[in-house]
Order: sequence, then structure tokens, then C-alpha cells
Amino acid sequence: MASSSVFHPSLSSLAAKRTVSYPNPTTKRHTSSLSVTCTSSTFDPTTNNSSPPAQQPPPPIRTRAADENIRDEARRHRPTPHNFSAKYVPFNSGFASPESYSLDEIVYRSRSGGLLDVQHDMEALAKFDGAYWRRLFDSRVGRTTWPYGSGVWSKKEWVLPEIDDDDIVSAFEGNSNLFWAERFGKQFLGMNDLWVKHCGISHTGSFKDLGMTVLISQVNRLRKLKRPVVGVGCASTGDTSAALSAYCASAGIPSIVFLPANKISMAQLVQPIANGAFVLSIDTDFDGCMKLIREVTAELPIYLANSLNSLRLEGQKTAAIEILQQFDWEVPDWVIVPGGNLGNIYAFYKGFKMCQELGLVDRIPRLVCAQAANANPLYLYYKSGWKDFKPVRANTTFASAIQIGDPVSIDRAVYALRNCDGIVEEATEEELMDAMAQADSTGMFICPHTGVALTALNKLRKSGVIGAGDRTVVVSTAHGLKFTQSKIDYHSKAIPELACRFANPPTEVKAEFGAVMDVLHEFLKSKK
Ligand SMILES: Cc1ncc(COP(=O)(O)O)c(C=O)c1O
Ligand SMILES: N[C@@H](CCOP(=O)(O)O)C(=O)O
Repeated sequence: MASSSVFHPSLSSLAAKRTVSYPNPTTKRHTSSLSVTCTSSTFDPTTNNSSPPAQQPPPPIRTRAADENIRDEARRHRPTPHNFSAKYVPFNSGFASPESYSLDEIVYRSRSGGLLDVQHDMEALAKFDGAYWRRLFDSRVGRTTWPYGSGVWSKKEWVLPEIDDDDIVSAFEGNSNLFWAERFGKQFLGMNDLWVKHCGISHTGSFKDLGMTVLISQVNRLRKLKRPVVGVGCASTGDTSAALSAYCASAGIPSIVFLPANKISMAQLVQPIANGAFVLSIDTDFDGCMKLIREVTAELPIYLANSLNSLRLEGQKTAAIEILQQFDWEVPDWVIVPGGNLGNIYAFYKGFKMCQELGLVDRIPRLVCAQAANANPLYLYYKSGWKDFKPVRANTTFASAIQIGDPVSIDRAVYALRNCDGIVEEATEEELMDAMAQADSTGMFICPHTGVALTALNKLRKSGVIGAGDRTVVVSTAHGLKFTQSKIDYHSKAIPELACRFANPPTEVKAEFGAVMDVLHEFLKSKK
């Protein structure tokens, strides 16, 4: 169903609401938003030490001279050398794999044409116990120290351990709020412990910033090493392109974005334009753009920024670590993620799994991947018992950023879901738009993709798979303000195929006291 472009003039003033972060006062388990338990942001691990200093008090907070910037300050405080390292290996083959590549190589696929993964030297990381890592990560939250003020780089040892702080390109992304969706949970789902991880409250308004800071930092390093990278390119449904162009612009690196013509929101289109990217509007869908960018990056010195490039997922996985951190390292029962190209569902799995393997937590949550019914190849595969994967032709959906029929990370997603007893659900256009409207009516302002995730939750609650008391996190992947046209269409009842049951159009009234009083009396009566 096409997103109608009918614009109701009197809806143009619909005001955005802000979500807020607050602790859950009613649950037995104590939780908080990112809490700083230590005072230092300079605490760095060293493998020279055989007994990890888990109980050691944090060193004092750094002070910066008035004429010093945070990069200069970081240079002055070079961290202690360590033995942490990471490299590319064929997906699911482990650190000892005979096939591996340095992260300084330009490589996106294994020799057999399969996916790659960034594999960390887990033995080196495991020399420090879980308490140590928890304490280190907690100590860096809420600081402006370069580069740890970023939610991604505050986990640098687990992301790109070997990159020089000086090469990092960061907008201090991450540390997004995790808020208790009290009214939505109670009113619509009978749940008391429902949370939303708002990855859309971010530099460019989506979770893509988490991965892009890593990829562009590595590109920055490659260019300093004189590797042949003239520009960075991606195919996009609107959010990858926004993040790519912003981080490239910040580093002074040319960016090239392939967008499917007329298939992304106006707000998303203007982002790369404003950031100075070379924008190609191509008469195809996302899958067509993805095919083209893969062909082009094989020929030209343009570095591929889509999540086929496993560097991206190293940043995205930090959202999972952050969720655990925000719950004071307690593990939620469920995490629900909307899926399109399917890198993110694997990134969440990887983040949770690393925390388990390195002893920060003792289990991982069950993951749910939620797809739009109009673009549901993973859902169909899941329903076939993982027997028969077929790419689909993705139909138009209001969840336009996940209108993807041939996801590049299909193998990563299946691996993640099978290893966490995961589930795949789908949402029709009516379901996702109604879920978005209901969530907004409780004070959120979510994107349609989050509507897909909430629909999945609703279905799993109704079938009893997710219990009333289960601690559940819905990942909100983009900011609702990027998708206002879909909300305008819904509240104008301008979508012929949908009933728009929860539309709340403005009441038009004459500029007369009596007329205003009449409508207000009616309104107040209806509220009694
Ligand atoms: C807003 C939004 N939500 C969800 C997704 C799905 O993420 P992934 O492609 O990693 O599955 C995307 C991009 O695809 C997106 O832009
Ligand atoms: N929603 C994405 C689609 C591409 O995903 P990627 O993670 O592979 O870059 C977008 O915004 O472009």
C-alpha cells in the first residue's frame, strides 16, 4: 500500500511529544537509567596484569587545561598498551580460523563468497573478569572524555581495540535512553515491565549511528594508511544514508548514497543532501540499489558502508550491552527488534552473547525479529522451519526503512535466532499503523518500524508466549519525526485501505467564543 501523499493542511501543526527516561518504581528488580557507579573515565585494562584489578578503586577524574581540547587531552593520556585484537574471519568460524584478514584490509566477503565477522581475541578479553568489565563500562558513562563519551567507544576494547583514539570519528552516539513504557504496557498489553530502548534519539535519528561511527573511524584510519579509499558508499532506505553522510561530512570524507527513488521519507532524503553527500536517486527498490552498490564498490575505490560490512555490527552490538548496563546488568526476558537487511538482529545477539561469554551476565534474552508482512522473507523462512529461504519482492510499506526483500544478513539472523530460541513475527500495514497510533497516544512518538515491533509484542502477548510479568524491551530504531507523513496520513484518515481506528484529527472551529465553548463542552462530556 502506498503511503498516501494527501496532506491535510490543518494537520501540519501536529506537535511532536518527547519521550522521557525514568526508573520503574514498581518492579521488584531495581533498575535505573545509565547509572554512573564510578567516577573515572580513564580506567584502562592491561593484559600485563595476571590478577585483574576488579576491586581496585577508580583513579581520579581527569582535569583538562582551559586551552586543551578533548582530543589533545586523550593524546596526553595515552592508554596503557594491551593485547586485545580483532580480525575478520568467515562468519561463524572462530578466532583460530585458517582464513582471516586484518581489519586494515578492504574485504567484505570470505573466499567462498560467504559473510565475514569481526572476531575478537576472546582469550585476551577473558583475562579480565565480568565484574571488571562491568565496572570499566559503568565508569565511562556520562563523560565527555574522548572517545569514551560515546556509548560505542565506551566499549572500545570490545569494538575496535586497536584503533588509535585520534582516528576515531564520533558524535558521542549511543547512551540512548531506555524508558519504562508504563501506560502503553498496562493499558494495551497488561504488562508492568515493558521498556523501550530509544535508539532513534541519536545524532541522525536512528540506530545506524552506532555502526557508522565504527566504520567511518576505520575508513579514516585506512585513508591515513594510504589505502585506496576515495569515498564511502551505501544503498539505503534512508537511515544508513543519513548516518553515512553525517559521519563522512564530520571527517571530511566524500560520501555517495544510492537511494530508491520515491521510496524514502522527505526527512530522510534531505539528510544526505544537507550533509553534502553525492546522492543518486535510482529508479529501483532497495534490493536493486544494494545490488548496484556491491557491483560499484567492487570496481571503484569506494568503501562499502552497508551492514554487509561486518565492521558496522561492532558498533550496533553496543546497544545490547547498554541495555544490560541500564538494567544494572540484569538480563531482560525478551528483546524485540524490527528487521530489514537483518544486520541488527545479529548485532544484538552478538552484544548479549559477548556479555555472557565474558561473565558480565549469566544468560541472554530471547530475541524476536519483527518484519512488515509486505517485506517478510525472514518470517516466511522461519515459518518453513528454516527449510526454504526465498528472497521476496518487497511491497510498499509504511515501515519503509525495512522494505527489503533480499536481506544481506539472512545467515547472521538465522544464526542469532536459532541460538537464543528466537521468534519471528510479522505485522500488516493496519496492525503496524494502529500500534504506532496507540503508542503515540500514550506519549511516545514512534516510527512505523517500532510499530512493527509493538505488533509482534501484541501478538506474542495474546498467544501467551510473552507473559504479563516478563521484562520486555522493544527496540525503537528511528525517531518518529523522520516519518511524520505516515502519521499525517493516518490521522487524516487519508489511507483508503485502512480504517485508521485511532485517528485523532483536529476539530475545525470558527474563531468565536461560543463555537469554541460548544466544542469544549462536548469534549469534556466525552471525557466524563
Ligand atoms: C528504522 C529502521 N528500523 C529497522 C531497520 C532494520 O535493521 P536491519 O536492516 O539491520 O535489519 C532499519 C534498516 O534496515 C531501519 O532503518
Ligand atoms: N534500513 C537501512 C537498510 C540498509 O541496511 P544496512 O544496515 O545494511 O545499511 C537503511 O536505512 O538504509
